[in-house]
Amino acid sequence: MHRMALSKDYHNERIILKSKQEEHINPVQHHAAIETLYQEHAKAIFDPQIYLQIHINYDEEEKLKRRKPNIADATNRRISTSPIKAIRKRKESGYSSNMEEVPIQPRGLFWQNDFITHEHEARLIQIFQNELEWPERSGRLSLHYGYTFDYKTFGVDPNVPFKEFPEWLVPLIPTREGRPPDQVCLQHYPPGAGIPPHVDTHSAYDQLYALSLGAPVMMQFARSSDTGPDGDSEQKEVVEVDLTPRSMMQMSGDSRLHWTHGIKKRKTDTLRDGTVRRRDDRWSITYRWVREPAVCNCGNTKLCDTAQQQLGIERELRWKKAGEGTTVGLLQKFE
Ligand SMILES: O=C(O)CCC(=O)C(=O)O
Ligand SMILES: [Fe+2]
Repeated sequence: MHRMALSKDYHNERIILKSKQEEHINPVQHHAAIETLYQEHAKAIFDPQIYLQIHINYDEEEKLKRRKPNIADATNRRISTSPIKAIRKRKESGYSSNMEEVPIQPRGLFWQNDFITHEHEARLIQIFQNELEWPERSGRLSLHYGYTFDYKTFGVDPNVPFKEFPEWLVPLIPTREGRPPDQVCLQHYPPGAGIPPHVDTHSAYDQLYALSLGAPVMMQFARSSDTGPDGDSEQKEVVEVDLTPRSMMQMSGDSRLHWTHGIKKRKTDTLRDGTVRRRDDRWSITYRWVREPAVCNCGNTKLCDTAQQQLGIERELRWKKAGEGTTVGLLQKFE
């Protein structure tokens, strides 16, 4: 299905991957194929320089081909332009990626304080408040960028073109994954709004990042375990994480797969030292990378849709299509 060729650029000591995309091919599969080939041969998937080289070449080759717009063009835009632009834009802004694992349960939470400056945050909030069109309703509000998810196939909807990331978003894209996210969601939480405890559906998404802006808020991570002698009494472990403004959080490993996360609907949060903090307007940007193939191997029959499917367990998936309701993409809720 793919015609790909590898050549070595001895001058730059880089491996260059050339790839041609056939029409009517799933963009994510195509991207995954490039990734696999690249991993096999270059073994440095997270080196942004090498990644850049590959995609610059890929881009140039694509430019030579003039085709009528189709899904492949949307894909090329996402594969070629965005990672280069995102890395360059972040570097130009004087930012770097410096995520460190937080030494708490749940494991797998990575964190960077001051992902952007106060001034940058203030400019973004201006844009959010004055230049964007938000849905008219109360509670948490969401705006979506990137691919649209097809809830029937649990994959990228090939009929909806990629919604370009706006200029203000580009320097805010995490560059650690070596490729841009497939889906980005900007959410506004007015004081009192929250998001129910959930896991972002395992089979649909892989990595997950969230940038917090505006007022801080407490997020609850929760895990329940069967601990009784007959495995029937359930114990719940809850860990509160303070989502401070300008911090970037990555949920990977246990925090992504084996704990739910949510934000309570309330007007105040009580801090560990007993201080009662009033809620105020908060915005978050959630970044999601599609999992390919759409199968998760974590085996958690309580939280994982793949594990449940394999067991023949029917779980109610309470989601709504992006923009239609108050949920934010494909989530599995637990209350
Ligand atoms: O608002 C946040 O920080 C996280 C939101 C969230 O959990 C999600 O979008 O799935
Ligand atoms: Fe989530």
